[in-house]
Amino acid sequence: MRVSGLAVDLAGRAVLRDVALTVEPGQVVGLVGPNGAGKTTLMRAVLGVVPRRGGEVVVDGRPVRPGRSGIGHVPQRVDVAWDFPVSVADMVASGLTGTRWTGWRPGAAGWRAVADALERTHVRDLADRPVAELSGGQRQRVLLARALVLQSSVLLLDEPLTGLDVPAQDLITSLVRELADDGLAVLMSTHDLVGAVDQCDRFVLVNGTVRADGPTREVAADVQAWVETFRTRPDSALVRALQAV
Ligand SMILES: Nc1ncnc2c1ncn2[C@@H]1O[C@H](COP(=O)(O)OP(=O)(O)OP(=O)(O)O)[C@@H](O)[C@H]1O
Repeated sequence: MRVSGLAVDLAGRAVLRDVALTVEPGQVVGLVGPNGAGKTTLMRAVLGVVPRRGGEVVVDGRPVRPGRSGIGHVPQRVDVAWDFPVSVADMVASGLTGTRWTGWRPGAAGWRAVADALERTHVRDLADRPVAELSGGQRQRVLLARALVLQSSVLLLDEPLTGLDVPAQDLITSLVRELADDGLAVLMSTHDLVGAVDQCDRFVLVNGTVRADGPTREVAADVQAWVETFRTRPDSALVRALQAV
């Protein structure tokens, strides 16, 4: 996936300007920045669910059409209506249309894609369970399955590790790595910056625009990049923790 010249205004304010980044197949790229930096907005603009003021998104050599991206996307878990009375399989199937609970039922090919996605995320045994009954870690795997049903070559993950305990985080991290090893291009936002040094192949530091982009350890060692992106001091706990990695 290649993003170039991406600009987004929200409520009359420039949130993103001239964003350029590339995620290659097989890579997990960590999208990193402080609260309000524009990470979620960047993903939503790539998907075309917020309007772009300018810029282009190219996947598999073709420009992505706003609103019909076909890109797999895992939203933040808090943004999902978990109390809605649907089964895991139905929630995963809703990824085929990108809309929620319209009553639409997939055909045989659709259900095969659902079964395959449940298998890849190791939640096939949960297929008939109501989503309301799931733990946080199970919910995250179901959202991953939902993102996989479209069989896109790109996966956008918005803070998939937030609020999970360490074993659940490890499970998601290894699943994400498996998916990248299968050839997906993965862009993942995270606030666990030290953990992300090992979880990701590259970091893209964002705050309104891209402030740094490179292999995780190279970027982790770039004190100036963290100071500028997080508007923090060179001796802050964040910068010291990254230097110690
Ligand atoms: N619907 C909206 N209308 C107006 N401004 C918005 C809207 N959504 C987000 N913003 C603003 O856009 C900026 C970027 O927000 P965004 O949620 O993309 O940041 P983020 O990097 O994902 O933050 P966090 O790490 O807290 O999730 C913020 O200043 C936010 O207030």
